[in-house]
Amino acid sequence: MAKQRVLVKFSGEALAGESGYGVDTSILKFIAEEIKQLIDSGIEVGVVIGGGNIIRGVTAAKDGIIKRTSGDYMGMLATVINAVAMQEALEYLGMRVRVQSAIKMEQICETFIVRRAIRHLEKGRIVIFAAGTGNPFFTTDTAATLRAIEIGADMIIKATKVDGVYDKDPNKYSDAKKLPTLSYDEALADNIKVMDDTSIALAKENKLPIVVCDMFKKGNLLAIMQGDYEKCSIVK
Ligand SMILES: Nc1ncnc2c1ncn2[C@@H]1O[C@H](COP(=O)(O)OP(=O)(O)OP(=O)(O)O)[C@@H](O)[C@H]1O
Ligand SMILES: O=c1ccn([C@@H]2O[C@H](COP(=O)(O)O)[C@@H](O)[C@H]2O)c(=O)[nH]1
Repeated sequence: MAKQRVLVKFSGEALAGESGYGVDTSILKFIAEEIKQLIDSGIEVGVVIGGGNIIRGVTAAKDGIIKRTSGDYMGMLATVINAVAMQEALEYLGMRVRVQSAIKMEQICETFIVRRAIRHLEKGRIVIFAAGTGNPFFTTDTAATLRAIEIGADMIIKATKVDGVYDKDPNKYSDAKKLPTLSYDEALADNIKVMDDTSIALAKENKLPIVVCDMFKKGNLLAIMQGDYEKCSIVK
């Protein structure tokens, strides 16, 4: 039987923990333990981490001093910082890891080569895809969807600060209702901003299921891979 392969996208913003900035090692360790459950079950795991705990292009460019493109490259570099930190936490727990960056930085990590990434996955190594797509004006959600499709993942899991997709932003509206299952077209509606439209359109075109779940719920990732979608939302 073919092994399951998944791409998990973790919130960068949530890595900061209570300090609101940088990387909280206890959060890194928690995530590494969740990934270990997948690896120990024989699942092949690709990872993308956002950069929101450090900088986003839109924020960097908000007063016009820093150009948006430069801000976006700063954001992509932030994801490399997070990837290197996560690599350490995974190795600390005994897993084998490779970081592949969409922007060449050969002293720090490998450059993204899809065939090489697949080979790492087949050997049981976790591959962390860093530096987004390598292009400004995109997000790590789009990068994660792109990489998921390229490596032939069975699904993409967006592990974030909310436990699913709601009919409106649950962080803004206390009466928001959770939607356990929705179509790609429903996920593209204006009120649903849990993932950007580019990533959803890409997933739709390639029939890649998207699962949105709470990254801090212990055992969530493995449960999802075992077919339990109780505590999340699925877009398909
Ligand atoms: N309809 C919705 N359902 C669920 N969450 C929504 C919805 N609309 C907006 N959101 C917001 O989407 C957020 C998750 O997406 P976002 O890309 O901001 O997070 P992230 O994964 O932390 O990103 P990054 O990796 O860039 O830090 C939630 O925290 C929530 O406030
Ligand atoms: O393909 C990409 C991916 C990301 N960026 C920039 O990086 C930051 C951080 O990513 P988040 O998805 O917001 O966590 C993003 O805001 C962009 O500025 C990019 O330019 N291209």
